[in-house]
Amino acid sequence: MQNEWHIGVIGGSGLYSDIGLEDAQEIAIASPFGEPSGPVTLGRIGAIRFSFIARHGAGHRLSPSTVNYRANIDALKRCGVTDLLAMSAVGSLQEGYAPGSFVAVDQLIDRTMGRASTFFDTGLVAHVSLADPVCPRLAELASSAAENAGGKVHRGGCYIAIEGPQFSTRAESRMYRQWGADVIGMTGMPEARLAREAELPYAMLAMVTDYDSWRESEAGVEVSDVLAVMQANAAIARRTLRCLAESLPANRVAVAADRALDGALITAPGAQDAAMWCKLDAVAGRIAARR
Ligand SMILES: CSC[C@H]1O[C@H](OP(=O)(O)O)[C@H](O)[C@@H]1O
Ligand SMILES: Nc1ncnc2[nH]cnc12
Repeated sequence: MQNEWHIGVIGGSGLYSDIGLEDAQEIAIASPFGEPSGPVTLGRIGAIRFSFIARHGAGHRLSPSTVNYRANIDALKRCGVTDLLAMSAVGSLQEGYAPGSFVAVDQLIDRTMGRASTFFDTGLVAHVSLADPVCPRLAELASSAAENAGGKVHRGGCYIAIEGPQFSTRAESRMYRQWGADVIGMTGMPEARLAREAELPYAMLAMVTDYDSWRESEAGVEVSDVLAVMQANAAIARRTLRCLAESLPANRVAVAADRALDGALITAPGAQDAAMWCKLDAVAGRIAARR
């Protein structure tokens, strides 16, 4: 039904399965954009439907550069997801955002390179607004849920997405602080861009796992630091989803991101490529129906 919630969850480093879904079923979803990271787990928490995908695949097989972000989002859209919550491990670029705390990201900077970062292409060109890449409603719901689950949450923070897979040099880390970034990761872009194009309200609940490399007196970040903090706090991440399910209003009222493609398509009808419309049946199905 139109006003029902269906929460998509993208699990990041340390969150690969077992997110506490009832009646869980793993389904392989075919996408015209290639292979998603793995099967989607569909289930529910109480009355709320959830669909989950592990961003890096089972066993953390995929690097941030080889995750097929388009296929993951297309697959979740095909499952009927209405809102998309991304969970990510991040380094902190601010003293006050300590490891173990969560940040409800509200802005992103993209320093990734060479990733497929749009669903639209020759024959169907669209320019969506990305000024406010995060859905404030979902971010607030996720923040409150994480607090109710026992987490310390910072509401708002700018996430810088680097290409990786190497962590940053100290000089880069200091520069990103000067740019106004608060947390750093390798996956928030192009994920947030693509969610907007797919008209999926997107929020990212980032778990701070380390202080990156800007603190002179400390050794740089290592993967073992990230995983240790993730493992210590994974239970909070899982409880957050239950608290979120319990706190959602009975009726889902529409938000701006649901209609992100309104007015975004610039290709003239006579210049449009029919094959592109077919490929975008899930992502742009709503506007295709009105064509
Ligand atoms: C395991 S450390 C670096 C790795 O962790 C983050 O992953 P995710 O955003 O999927 O939680 C970061 O972006 C890197 O991919
Ligand atoms: N310091 C860091 N840099 C990039 N990605 C990360 N993920 C977790 N910590 C990170």
